[in-house]
Amino acid sequence: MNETAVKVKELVKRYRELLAVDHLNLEIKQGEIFGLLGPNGSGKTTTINCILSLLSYDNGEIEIFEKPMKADAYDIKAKIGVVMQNVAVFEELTVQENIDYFCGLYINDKQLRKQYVEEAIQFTGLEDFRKFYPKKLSGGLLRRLNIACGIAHKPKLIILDEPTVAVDPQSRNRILEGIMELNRQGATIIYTSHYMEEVEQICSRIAIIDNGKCIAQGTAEELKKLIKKREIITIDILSVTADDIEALKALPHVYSVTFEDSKLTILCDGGSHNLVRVLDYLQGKEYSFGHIHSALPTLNDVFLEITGKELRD
Ligand SMILES: Nc1ncnc2c1ncn2[C@@H]1O[C@H](COP(=O)(O)OP(=O)(O)OP(=O)(O)O)[C@@H](O)[C@H]1O
Repeated sequence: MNETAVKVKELVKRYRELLAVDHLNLEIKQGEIFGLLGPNGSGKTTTINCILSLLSYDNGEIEIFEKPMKADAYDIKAKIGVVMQNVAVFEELTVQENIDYFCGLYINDKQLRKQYVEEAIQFTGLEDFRKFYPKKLSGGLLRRLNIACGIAHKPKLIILDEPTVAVDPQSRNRILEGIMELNRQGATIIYTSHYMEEVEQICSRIAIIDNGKCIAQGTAEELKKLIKKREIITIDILSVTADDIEALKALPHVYSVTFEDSKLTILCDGGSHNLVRVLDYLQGKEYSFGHIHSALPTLNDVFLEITGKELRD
């Protein structure tokens, strides 16, 4: 079993009367890409700030690399790279100087620092922009600079808080691929996002956060097994009768049938060949239909079934 990179036990954080983090427990193993997935305001950034000891908290314990994390635990902090939601770079320094500054907070050796800065520039694809000042960079390039500043000192644990918000698709893909590469090179990653597709694409395990609580934790596959919905069949069809709906509901594994705006939606709780049985029924009735779609549940379905709300805004 891998060593634990981060352990959060019964974390509670209040902002006056607002309970932002509510008895949160997390255990992140070394080598994981761990996703904190939750809607805006669910408590992800607050949790990250508590993990980093940037914020005091009301209850709980936090360990990083199996040692208690405190505000003055500089030996632990040197092993962490942070990429915060808001880009935090110096306007009066160039791309290269910014990366050098942040790397220099941890790496004293001049030669090694030079090498690390160059590697960070190449890793984030900023070679052509090294002499640029931040205000000349596009949003996506600024994000990449923010990441370069956070990772140049080769931390063992990298925490990224919504690094892809408001970036173009090209930069987004580059950022996601970069995160996976950092993980292949040995870093443990904590990644917060409200984009379920991203989290599902890159994370080995995911904690779903809502109202400061962890409502479910596991691999995407494990999370999807927590809910009843296993297959969603949708069929474009002009009309069906109430009897058809009852007959479809009686098919094995079907637990919900709805018809709205010429779309028949059938939810199944497992089994196989559900689509074939549905189509057999409709063909037997000589209905003609258009587009047919069978989909597996998404993390939004998991969120919806557990909380009764949409994860998407
Ligand atoms: N400094 C603060 N003072 C008071 N309330 C705060 C403060 N920071 C955050 N909050 C509140 O705490 C709750 C959790 O916020 P937090 O920023 O941790 O959520 P989040 O999941 O990271 O959301 P987002 O993706 O929007 O950053 C929200 O209700 C937010 O309004």
